[in-house]
Amino acid sequence: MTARIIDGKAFAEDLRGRIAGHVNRLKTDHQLTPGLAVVIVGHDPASQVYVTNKARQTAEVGMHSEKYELPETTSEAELLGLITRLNADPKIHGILVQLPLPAQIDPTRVILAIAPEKDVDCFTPGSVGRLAIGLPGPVSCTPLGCLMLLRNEFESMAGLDAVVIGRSNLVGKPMAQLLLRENCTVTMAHSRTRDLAEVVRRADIVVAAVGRAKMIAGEWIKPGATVIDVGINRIDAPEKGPGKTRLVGDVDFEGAKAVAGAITPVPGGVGPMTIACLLANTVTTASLINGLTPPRDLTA
Ligand SMILES: NC(=O)C1=CN([C@@H]2O[C@H](COP(=O)(O)OP(=O)(O)OC[C@H]3O[C@@H](n4cnc5c(N)ncnc54)[C@H](OP(=O)(O)O)[C@@H]3O)[C@@H](O)[C@H]2O)C=CC1
Ligand SMILES: Nc1nc(=O)c2c([nH]1)NC[C@@H]1CN(c3ccc(C(=O)N[C@@H](CCC(=O)O)C(=O)O)cc3)C=[N+]21
Ligand SMILES: [Mg+2]
Repeated sequence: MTARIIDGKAFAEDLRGRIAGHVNRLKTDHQLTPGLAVVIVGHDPASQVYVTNKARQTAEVGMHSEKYELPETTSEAELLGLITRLNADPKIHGILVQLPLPAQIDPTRVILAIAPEKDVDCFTPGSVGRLAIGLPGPVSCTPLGCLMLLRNEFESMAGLDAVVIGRSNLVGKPMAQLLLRENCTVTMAHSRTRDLAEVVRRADIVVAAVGRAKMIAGEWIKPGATVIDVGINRIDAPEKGPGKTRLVGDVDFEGAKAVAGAITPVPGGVGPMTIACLLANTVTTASLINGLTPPRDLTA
């Protein structure tokens, strides 16, 4: 068997088309241009990839966007100052602070400083709570993107065994919430999981969000399973020339492709969906801030 490749890039393009339509309507009917501020401190490689791809696509859907690239040595007070300014800025409806942050900055303090109504990453306690109890609002971008791809694969996910590898607040935890809402039987695996191979072997749906290149072996995958690879890892690619690198996921793609039913590639899978969902969340928050009902086709 060879897995069908899930084309996240094409799906995201389609989603961006719909987002552009909503942005246009907000502009013409309500004189409202959704605005997104992206803040990156230092130079985490996965964050760099994110920022580069985001800027272009934000402009493409007709949104206002601002990018703040701060040096690795930025203090917590400086970052909190910027967030306070963005919280008060009426042009900005979404604030994204890229994680990880340098060691001198406490990410919890930073997250709590973000105005909840501008929390497009779904990081603040109120947003996390709403997601957990099923109230409307922004949903974590990457899990939302994965969910959209999965819904496109399955008539229903009810009763399926889903394994999420990784338990970060950014990806793993909200992903598990969304799969639970789809009535999957959800297992969360992490660095202390005893026999990861065994856990993965029983899964009909595998979502890998670890941050370790190719760590999920093809032999672990149950034949016919659907594999969603969130990992973004930059590795050396001497075959492309001296000093060259390339992106790979957390799953051994070639190995898994031989057994899985469907699989997302890296690049071209979850990454583009994350960006499209970030834009969708900004439409959602811009709408809510202005007392408008957010478009239903952009959320979970
Ligand atoms: N494609 C996209 O759009 C996005 C991609 N990413 C990428 O996804 C990956 C994960 O991101 P993020 O969730 O922020 O990462 P974190 O580093 O915050 O979390 C990693 C998780 O993986 C677990 N883990 C680490 N080692 C192992 C192991 N050997 N076996 C099982 N579990 C392990 C950790 O367990 P423990 O909790 O026990 O430490 C932790 O829960 C990264 O590559 C990141 O770049 C992230 C966001 C969006
Ligand atoms: N607060 C916060 N929220 C995040 O959502 C967040 C973050 N911090 N920190 C960093 C990670 C990483 N991340 C990516 C998103 C898209 C691509 C992406 O566009 N990937 C393309 C890459 C294409 C290429 O350049 O080759 C793809 O996979 O096809 C990558 C990585 C979001 N993250
Ligand atoms: Mg991390």
